[in-house]
Amino acid sequence: MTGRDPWATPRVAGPGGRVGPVDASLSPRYGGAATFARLPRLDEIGTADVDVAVLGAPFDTGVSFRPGARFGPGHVRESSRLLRPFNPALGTEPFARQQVVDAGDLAINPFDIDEALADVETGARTLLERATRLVTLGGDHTVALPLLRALHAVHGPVAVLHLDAHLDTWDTYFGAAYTHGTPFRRASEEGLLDAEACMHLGVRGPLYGPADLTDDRALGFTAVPCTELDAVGVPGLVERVRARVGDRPVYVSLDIDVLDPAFAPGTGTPEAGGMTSRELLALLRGFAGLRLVGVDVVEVAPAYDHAQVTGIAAAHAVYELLSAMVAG
Ligand SMILES: N=C(N)NCCCC(=O)O
Ligand SMILES: [Zn+2]
Ligand SMILES: [Zn+2]
Repeated sequence: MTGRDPWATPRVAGPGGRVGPVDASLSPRYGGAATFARLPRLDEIGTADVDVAVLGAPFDTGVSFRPGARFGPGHVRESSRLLRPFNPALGTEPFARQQVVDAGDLAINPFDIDEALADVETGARTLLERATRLVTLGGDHTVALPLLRALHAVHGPVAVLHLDAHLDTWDTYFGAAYTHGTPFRRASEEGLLDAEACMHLGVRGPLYGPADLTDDRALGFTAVPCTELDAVGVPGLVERVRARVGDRPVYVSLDIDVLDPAFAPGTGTPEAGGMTSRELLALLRGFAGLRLVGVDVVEVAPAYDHAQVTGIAAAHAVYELLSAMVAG
């Protein structure tokens, strides 16, 4: 007998009593319920301070094409099992330098979008009473609006770094104002955004007409389309981002379809000619040192994924953003 307790799930301890992920050298990473990166649930850390809460927003009733993003949060958690404590690319330990927990999933009304928006905003507001920052796993991009509403109550207008193949500043679909194609127009109309500092990164593909671009600029966004990525390069893109947002509070809204369909097939509105996952992760590392007040990673639709390709890309994007919050 080894004397080892096979039911034990010891965790990697962090400084100051921080509770880290389950220790994969003692409890195989493919076992046990999947919280994000096998981090502790909120109810496992007592009254300790929470620097970052990861939460799921399972909702896809706002989509205009393929559904399925309601299964995104669970898929990204399952795809995060291989994440390890030390990030060599940024020289930091994202789970030791800050207390990160998995707060579980919001119960969002799938049948009534107005109620769904209220569910997400209420859930985010109450969680912000406990956690300094939220990292939200979507769900479709509709959820970005209530998350920005909740954040506005704490930080005022924020600079949005919107990584997406799509502008998502359209007005209505079939007369509906709240969809996954309209969150940032609504947010701009509601005064939630810093109109001098918002950016789209990675936009591409066919539009409904040239007015889409002129309307977008009028809402306070500048855009770096994917067609400029090779010329500008990731370092150049990081420079433009840092120059635009400065030391403002920054919200990162990452639609996984900013990646090329080769790197993120598991999504609802894929567009050819996107970023590689290597480019995306390098870009996110470039956000180290920015005043990141919140993040979402949305539009992961596992039904169209294979071998967790999209889930792994999303999990690593969250990992790099968590690392950027404490790097340097
Ligand atoms: N995937 C997001 N967030 N938006 C897609 C909008 C697609 C369209 O208007 O055709
Ligand atoms: Zn998109
Ligand atoms: Zn989007």
